[in-house]
Amino acid sequence: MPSVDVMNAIAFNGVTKKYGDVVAVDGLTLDIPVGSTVALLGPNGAGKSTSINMLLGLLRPTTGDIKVFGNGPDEAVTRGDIGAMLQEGSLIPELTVRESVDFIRRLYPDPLPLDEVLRMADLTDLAGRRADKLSGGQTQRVRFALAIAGGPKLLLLDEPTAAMDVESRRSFWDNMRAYAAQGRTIVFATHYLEEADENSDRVVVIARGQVVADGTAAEIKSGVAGHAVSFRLGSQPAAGLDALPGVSAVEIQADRVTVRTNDPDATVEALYRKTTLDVRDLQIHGADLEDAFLALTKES
Ligand SMILES: Nc1ncnc2c1ncn2[C@@H]1O[C@H](COP(=O)(O)OP(=O)(O)OP(=O)(O)O)[C@@H](O)[C@H]1O
Repeated sequence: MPSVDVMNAIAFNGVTKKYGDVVAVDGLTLDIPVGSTVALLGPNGAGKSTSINMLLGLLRPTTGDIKVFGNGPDEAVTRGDIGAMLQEGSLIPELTVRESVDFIRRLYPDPLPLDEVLRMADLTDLAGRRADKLSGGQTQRVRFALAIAGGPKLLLLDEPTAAMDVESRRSFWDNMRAYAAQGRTIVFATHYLEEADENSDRVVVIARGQVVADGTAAEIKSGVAGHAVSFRLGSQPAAGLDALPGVSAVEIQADRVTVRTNDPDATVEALYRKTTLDVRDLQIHGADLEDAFLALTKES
């Protein structure tokens, strides 16, 4: 009889990873069913890369246990079950795109056809180009091609769009979704709330090595009460806004100030009555994913 883990592509069971005194991952328990696309969303240092590196067997948990399709990470890698696009990783400069992709796909037991990999990564027209003649965005496409070349059942992507412009990002996510559509499991780490919202069916928010929220983007948004009050102040200093009633955070972008508040009526009243600021173009918004993210990952 198969164990319960076989139903899951990934099972973290009480996983902790320490680097000396630093607790990078802190008692993580998380199941990811086969066929889902999951975003690991978290601020810098949350433990996303450490978790991905443990899934690949590159790092061992200090305590706890990880299963990938019911096996340990090393075995899953040996079986060709996992493909990965990590934050770092350079290409062999002398090889063409086609040679690089073909080299990697031959390491897997059941790879995708070479031309299909090139097509799925938008590389057909660049197949003959040497790796050292590629732009940053093109290099990222090759790295994606290398990750899918073996046709892995699980694809791990660690901030895959970090070096891409808007257009490249869009086509990258289209390609990722096409790959996922064939029943594969995708886990990607990102800081970008929009990417998590648009490209996953589940968002796991990680902060300080722990899961602080887990659900669809809509569920996470609805779980956070809160509003944003934004306005323009021109050249007036924004000091003291964090002392207004209800305010949890103050952000300033160009001349627009946004205060996060759980009591927008009290905040706005105090803004007009208790300060001498000349406030222009005031707007009040409901909580969005960014508000939820900030509320959930705030240092306590
Ligand atoms: N090799 C290491 N030695 C010591 N501390 C480390 C090491 N790698 C990571 N850390 C620490 O572990 C914590 C988690 O880091 P990790 O890279 O997993 O986070 P992350 O969520 O991927 O962050 P980012 O979004 O910045 O990539 C951080 O405090 C980091 O400084």
